[in-house]
Amino acid sequence: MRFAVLSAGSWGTTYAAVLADAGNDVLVHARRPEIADAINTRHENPSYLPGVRLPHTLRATSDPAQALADADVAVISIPAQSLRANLAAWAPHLDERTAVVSLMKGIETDTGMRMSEVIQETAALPVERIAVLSGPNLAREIAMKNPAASVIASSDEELAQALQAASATPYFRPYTNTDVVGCELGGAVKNVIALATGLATGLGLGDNATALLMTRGLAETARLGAVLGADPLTFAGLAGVGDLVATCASPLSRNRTFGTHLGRGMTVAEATTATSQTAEGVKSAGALLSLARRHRVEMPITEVVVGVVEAQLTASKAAELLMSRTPKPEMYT
Ligand SMILES: NC(=O)C1=CN([C@@H]2O[C@H](COP(=O)(O)OP(=O)(O)OC[C@H]3O[C@@H](n4cnc5c(N)ncnc54)[C@H](O)[C@@H]3O)[C@@H](O)[C@H]2O)C=CC1
Ligand SMILES: O=C(CO)COP(=O)(O)O
Repeated sequence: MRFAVLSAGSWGTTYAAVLADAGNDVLVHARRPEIADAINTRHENPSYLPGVRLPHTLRATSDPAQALADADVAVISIPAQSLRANLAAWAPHLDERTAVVSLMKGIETDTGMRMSEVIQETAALPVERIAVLSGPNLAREIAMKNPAASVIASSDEELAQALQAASATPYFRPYTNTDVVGCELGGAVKNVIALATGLATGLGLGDNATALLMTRGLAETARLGAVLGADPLTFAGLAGVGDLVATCASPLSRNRTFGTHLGRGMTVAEATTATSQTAEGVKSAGALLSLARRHRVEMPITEVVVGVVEAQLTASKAAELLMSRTPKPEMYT
């Protein structure tokens, strides 16, 4: 299959390499011509994956129209808040048969929309031509060809299966799912929970606190998912608990790292400078909280993370607030 991957950040480049290793014709769009040049000539992306050898068959261009020409599939991997404006510019170059796959794990702040919803609206695509890929996929590990699995979700099972076949390699094992809502929510909320586990790590609160945040974080993800129509079993899968574990436990996670910086006393501006790559949870947390409030769902961890990233709470006050909540049954809606 012919894939266009937009753009050449950590995850876009990595998934493009997976697709190239799986035998596809892949053209990556890099905003900066020097990155396209480095991928084409030196087979590396020094800005996002320094030291990683990329497949020789992987090609790049700084022209999005060239990347999209004749593409069977357009894969989008840019910061969630920039999707609408970029896709509006790219949409005229999408062929009417081209499928669109979102790799993004965020929620649009102004609208509370998931990435597949923004794609559907902005590019006026039928939902059957949209898929999302989500799972425990720390880019650098996959770029080094360490084994990983993921989930490709689409309401069109045939599309999900075609993408599964096209992106399977000896080190990358995609599963299919029809629960687009659950897969996207799992990916977006785990970033917020990773910020929380980072805060706890920065405060030196220990592994029990991390396990507490991950488990209760999954509970609040599932509560929101239930009202938005997700299948609760999705949260027991790779795009749910799988991604939560990888992101909340790994020092490679930008969200966890961002939270750790805050927990150690940096301001949000300082943590943003220190974390050069995208930490989606910082902007998506508020959108998720608004979504939860609109549906009368309690998300206490998300709520304190929003307080910290909006500089209304210190990290230690956030921990204190969570531990002093009124007693609850473990399962509540
Ligand atoms: N890095 C990872 O391990 C994984 C990341 N993701 C998700 O993939 C998405 C992209 O993340 P990464 O590739 O990691 O980010 P990154 O920060 O490594 O790369 C971002 C890419 O988007 C481009 N970009 C930045 N601002 C832009 C704008 N305003 N307009 C157009 N392009 C812009 C950059 O040039 C770069 O190519 C995020 O939603 C993230 O949550 C999902 C799974 C794994
Ligand atoms: O989504 C990821 C792993 O699955 C990457 O997480 P970070 O964006 O926090 O690095």
